[in-house]
Amino acid sequence: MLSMLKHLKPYKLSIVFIILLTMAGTLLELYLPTLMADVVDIGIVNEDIPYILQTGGWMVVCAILAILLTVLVNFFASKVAMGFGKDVRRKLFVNVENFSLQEFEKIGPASLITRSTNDVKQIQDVLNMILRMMTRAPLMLLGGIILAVSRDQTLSLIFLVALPILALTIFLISRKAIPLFGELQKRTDRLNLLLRESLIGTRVVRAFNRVEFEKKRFNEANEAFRDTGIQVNKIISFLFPSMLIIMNFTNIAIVWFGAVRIDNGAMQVGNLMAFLQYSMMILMSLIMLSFAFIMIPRAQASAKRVNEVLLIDPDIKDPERAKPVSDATAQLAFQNVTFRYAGAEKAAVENITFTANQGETTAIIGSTGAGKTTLVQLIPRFYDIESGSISLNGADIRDMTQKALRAKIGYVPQKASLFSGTIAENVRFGNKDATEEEVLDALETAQAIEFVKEKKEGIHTYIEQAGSNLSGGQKQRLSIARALVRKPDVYIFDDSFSALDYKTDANLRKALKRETENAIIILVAQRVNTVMDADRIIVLNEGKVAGMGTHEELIQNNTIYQEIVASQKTEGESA
Ligand SMILES: Nc1ncnc2c1ncn2[C@@H]1O[C@H](COP(=O)(O)OP(=O)(O)OP(=O)(O)O)[C@@H](O)[C@H]1O
Repeated sequence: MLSMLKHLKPYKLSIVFIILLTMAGTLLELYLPTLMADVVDIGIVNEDIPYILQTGGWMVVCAILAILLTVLVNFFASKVAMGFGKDVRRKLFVNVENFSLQEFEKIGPASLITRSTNDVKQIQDVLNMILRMMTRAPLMLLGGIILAVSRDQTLSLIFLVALPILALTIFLISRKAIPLFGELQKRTDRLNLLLRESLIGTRVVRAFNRVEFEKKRFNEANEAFRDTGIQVNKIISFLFPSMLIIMNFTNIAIVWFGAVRIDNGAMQVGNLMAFLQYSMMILMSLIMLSFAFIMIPRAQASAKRVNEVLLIDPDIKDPERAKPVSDATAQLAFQNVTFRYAGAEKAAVENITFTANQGETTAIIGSTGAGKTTLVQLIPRFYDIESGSISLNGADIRDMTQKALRAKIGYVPQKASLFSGTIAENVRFGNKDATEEEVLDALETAQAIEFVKEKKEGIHTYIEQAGSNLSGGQKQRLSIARALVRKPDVYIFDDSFSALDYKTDANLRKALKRETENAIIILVAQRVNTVMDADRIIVLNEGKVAGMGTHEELIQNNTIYQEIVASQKTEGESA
């Protein structure tokens, strides 16, 4: 939680202001019982009406001022807490954006969402409470004790009994509640995870009649969340009544012993009334502190989770002295490249060496899990390699900034991913400055122009969330257009033609050839048809290169390639 304080730097001045305002307000509140005692012991006892009116008037002024100050403190505290929440959410977002895919997968999207929303809100709420109470509660406690003791030392001995009982109650309750707070956040994570999974996979869930199963799974998580919530609230709900009981018994004791002392002439009525109010203030400030004592660990559980994300130092960083990417002839070279996912025993790709030159198409083929996607994801540095080197236009990709490197790449992922917005906006995601003509050109090459034109609003047609109003093949073609409009040096098509029919696939490759004459094309595919015209086909098997050459060469001398061709022939798909 303490480490969260550094995010409060921009609000230093407001916090000082809050402290000063709270001090002034609390001092006024502490002054009120003294004025009241004077009204009773001096004004009423001497029947001095002008004194009563004057002192009573001061009481009204002090009370109004104290209320105004409290309103101001609450306003500033909320402003600081909200600003803090906004800043932390922004920092989280920026850091996550810089994560390598490895770091992103370590925490997972569901937990990242909970941490950026729910966890930040927990900290924000507690901060709001702390800002309002951090000066008020200790000052009121100290002032209350000093003023109560100065009113009557003997009667103050009651606190020697009441305060330890109160402290013990707070300790016992918080000891039970605190461990449950971390649990509650974990259960929120689980709820988010299940919600996310079943919403994204809703078609699969329905098609496989798994609705009941999903409902059951969600209900279990939902009930677990509710049960922990109830458990926490049950414990916390004991806190306030216990405090009230202790407070009321303390008051009874004060009135009882105070009455005896008044009887003995050792105390005045007004004094006892003021003493009672100070005692209330002391106990109330302790209740405030106890709430803070209980709420802070809750925020601490959230702060730990938020810090875990903030403190991840992205392992893929730009070099201090980055080299510009040469605009000379495009060339992509892999030299003995090996990469392994975190925690994996086996390398996902091993000892890969090849060079792709401008104007060449390099296709990668292999069975599922062979490492094709992994290999192409190393080019934009989504992951850093374990050994070897990857160079673009003569320079190691780790020597250039990620921005400069990625500006040279047009990446079309295996699963088309679109954003809510128009078709044109989605294509311009690849190049925000693209003219309407360039957008239309890219759509034409990507074989998307026909279906876009069929839409009433053409390129201004709105795409729903994640492209839910488009077919799989349409989404793929739009994401190809998005890469094309970038006019990069290297195109990466990760199995991007899989959702296209054979005719569209062939037309697309023909159009691409014209459009990408000066670029390097890296093409991952499962179909022999798609790869057979490539200048170089890499046959990948269990992460290793099992063969490299043209279609004709491989069909002559590579058994794995021959098997792939044969298997597709039996399916009637072969060239
Ligand atoms: N994010 C990941 N974390 C850990 N292991 C992974 C991850 N992604 C892939 N793998 C593993 O790495 C290996 C290669 O996976 P990859 O996705 O590169 O295969 P692929 O050839 O592209 O398969 P497909 O044709 O099915 O897409 C597989 O064994 C897979 O289980």
